[in-house]
Amino acid sequence: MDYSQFLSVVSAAREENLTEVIGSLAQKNPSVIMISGGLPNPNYFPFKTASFTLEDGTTIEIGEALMKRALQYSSTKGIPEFLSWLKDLQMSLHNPPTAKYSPDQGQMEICVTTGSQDGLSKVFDMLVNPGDNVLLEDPSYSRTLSALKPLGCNIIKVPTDKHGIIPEALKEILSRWRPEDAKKLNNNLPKFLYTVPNGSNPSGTSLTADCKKKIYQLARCYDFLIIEDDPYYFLQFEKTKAPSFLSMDVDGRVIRCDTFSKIISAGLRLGFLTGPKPLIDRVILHMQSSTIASTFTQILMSELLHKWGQKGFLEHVDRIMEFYRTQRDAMLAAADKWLKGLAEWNIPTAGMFLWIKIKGISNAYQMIMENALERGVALVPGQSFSIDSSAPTPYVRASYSFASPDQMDQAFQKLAELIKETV
Ligand SMILES: Cc1ncc(COP(=O)(O)O)c(CNc2cc3ccccc3n(O)c2=O)c1O
Repeated sequence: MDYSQFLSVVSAAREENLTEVIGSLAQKNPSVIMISGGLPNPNYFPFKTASFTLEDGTTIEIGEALMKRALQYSSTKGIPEFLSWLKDLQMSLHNPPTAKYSPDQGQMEICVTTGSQDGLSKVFDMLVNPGDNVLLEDPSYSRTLSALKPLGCNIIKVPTDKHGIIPEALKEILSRWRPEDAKKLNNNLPKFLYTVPNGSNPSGTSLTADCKKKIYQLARCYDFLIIEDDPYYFLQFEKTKAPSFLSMDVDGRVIRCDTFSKIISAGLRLGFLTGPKPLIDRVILHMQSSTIASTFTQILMSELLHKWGQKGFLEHVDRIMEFYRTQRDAMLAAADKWLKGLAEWNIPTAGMFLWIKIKGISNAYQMIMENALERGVALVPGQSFSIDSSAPTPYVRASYSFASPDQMDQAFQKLAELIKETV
């Protein structure tokens, strides 16, 4: 693939930072005398050791030598032991065809990000010029909309149903262009499709394998990238997981965003991008002059993951998934008890969210932003997830990740009272 056609003007202008080049060369030969980088002297770090107690009572120890590494600058793409663990995980879970490719063919590359939000914003910065056409599932994750809208691109809404993006609707949208246009320079074909394939935020939908295959074929035909933002991959409640776009990426056109926020910690701010090396390398260039993931949190996470091994990690995420399944079922029970006849919803098969359509009203904004909050219930109005945030919508997003079953029951009882008063 010709990746240069996808780069924004800003990304194409980015250059390798020399101190980074020298640092990585020196890392390969520890006997090198370092008088190049402005590294703080580790003998004067005030933190000497740390011990972390895990849920099973065992501990993770960070001794003096490891602490000196943890508090120091490190390679922008990520610390080596963490990257190799992540690569093994991606190979086991997705077995990307690109793992066997050469770098310029789109070889699978990984970089660590400060949460997947950081990764997403850098991917958008890498790809978007003002006026570019981009395809977004509708409704879409609110913070992606917040990141994309200021970049001045033309966001094209892709309709969804209870399974997510409707491939036939996407095909209809793309019929405005001819596939052969993709070969022309400066064509205005859409640059990418952004989707949350599992437990989508806000709608809770999950794409079937068949839909993903149809979407991927359309991406091949019209030559656009796929940004697979998948924070709820491990929160799929069905036993058989749908194959990821990364797993079917024979062209090297998928950029996958993973995060530890929903399965280990949101506060550690750790995610990672997996994608074609020519594109991931552009994100790394951006990171060299902006946010580099914390060495300390990478070391802490890497120590945990190496202690668990892949088997222990997957056992952990399965426990988390089972917890959110029971949370989902508690919220569905509360909805059945209080909202029947007043609202409509689909049963999420993954993730943390219930997407509720309130019946009898065209706009739920004031009900949610004023009346519900006054009664002590916090939900998110559907406008937050609309590409056109001024358009009225009867939808609201509820999250079952945090409240107890009893609190969910109370919340929906209050919401039911409010709907009856309003409608
Ligand atoms: C689809 C999709 N992609 C990326 C991310 C970002 O994950 P991270 O940067 O790796 O932590 C998310 C996190 N979603 C949310 C975050 C959040 C943070 C504070 C307050 C509220 C929040 N609500 O409501 C959210 O949905 C997500 O749902």
